[in-house]
This record gives sequence, C-alpha cells and structure tokens, in this order.
Amino acid sequence: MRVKICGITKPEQGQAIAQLGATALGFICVQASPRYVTPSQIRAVVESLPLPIDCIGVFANADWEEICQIAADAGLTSVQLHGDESPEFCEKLRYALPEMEILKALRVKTPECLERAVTYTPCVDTLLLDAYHPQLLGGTGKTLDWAILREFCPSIPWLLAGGLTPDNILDALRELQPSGIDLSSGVERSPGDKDLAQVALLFERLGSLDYR
Ligand SMILES: O=C(O)c1ccccc1N[C@@H]1O[C@H](COP(=O)(O)O)[C@@H](O)[C@H]1O
Repeated sequence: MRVKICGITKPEQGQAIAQLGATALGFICVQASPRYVTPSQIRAVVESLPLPIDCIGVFANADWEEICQIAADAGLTSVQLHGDESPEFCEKLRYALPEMEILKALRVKTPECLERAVTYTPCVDTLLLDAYHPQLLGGTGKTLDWAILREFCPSIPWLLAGGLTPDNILDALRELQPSGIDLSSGVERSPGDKDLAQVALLFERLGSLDYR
C-alpha cells in the first residue's frame, strides 16, 4: 500500500519521513495554502532524499503550462490535481507529461461525487478522494463519510485522504481497501511543520497490519 505524507516544506523532515517508510511525499504548489513551497524549495527536498520515492506536486486550477514548468523545475515524479480540473484538462496534461503520474483529487460531498470520480479513470493514473470543505481546497483535517466509499472500486488505483491520523487510520483501513493513504494535517504540529513522532506512530500502527 502507498503511504503519502503531504505538505512537506523542510528537507530534514522529508528525509526523516522517507526513512520512516513513506512511499510518497507531497508538496503544495497552491500559493494560497499555508503549506505552499516554491519549485526551488521542493527541489532542495527532492535532491536531499536518501532513497528514491514519489514526489508529488499538488496543484489546484493551475494552467497546464505552469504545471509542466514547475514539475520540471522542482523534479517532481507526479502531479496531483486538487481543483476543478475537467477530464479534458487531465487528458491534455497526460499528453504534455507522458512520463509523469497524474492523480486527480476529488472532494467528496455526496455519493454522486463517486460517479464523477470514475469519469476520470481513462485519463489519469490514480484517483484521490478527499473530504469536501466549503472554503478550503485541502489540508482541512476533515474526514470523509467512509461508509459511502464501501462500494467504491474504480478500475485504477485510488488513495484515501481527508483527516487521516495515527488514531483513526486502522479504523479507516478496517472499513476500506484503498491502494494507498494520504495524510497531511493529521501528522503535523502546524501547517507545513510535520510532527515526526506522529509520523513514526503512524508507521508503527500500520506495521500491525502488514500493509505493504
Ligand atoms: O494541504 C493543503 O494546504 C492543500 C491545499 C490545496 C489543495 C490541497 C491541499 N492538501 C491536500 O489535502 C489532502 C488531505 O489533507 P488532510 O490530511 O485532511 O490535512 C491531501 O491530499 C493533501 O494533498
């Protein structure tokens, strides 16, 4: 199972989180977010990593040319689209970045959102389901209604996000079988400052599941 820790801003925290067992780090490329990092800050983290893991840039309603430029400048392996990007936009980006993993994040408000999610399966590599918040795009600490995801079984891999913490992760994984999980505010002291003790606790609890 993939484990993505999102909202990385500091090289030493990225390195420690990679050593603890994360398979992906996420970097917020949305300027309005308190976790925003510039392409050169991302590159500094990416180049300091002790082992090769996925480095995912999180964008929301950005121009595709801007995404391509930032992905190259920062050294990303993957692009997460967390805004209102259409399937057509994803397809265009797929052609522009053929080597890169494209993840489409959907903020799930009602069960109908899951029908919309599957319309992206032909044009992205991975789906990501996050909680809906009326003002914020992500990093909200709000959980999804996991019950409505029980039957969700798309034809491509999907990550569960939204308010996951070391305290609720085992409950989530008892209820659902995502291809991976994504945590941000549930393992941080303040926006962009990760709590390494909480990340270590997460992997300790996941270890009891034999999740790999
Ligand atoms: O974290 C942010 O600030 C952010 C800003 C804009 C779009 C997405 C953002 N984060 C994403 O939110 C989810 C879950 O966060 P949380 O665990 O509930 O705090 C995750 O996919 C982040 O990539």
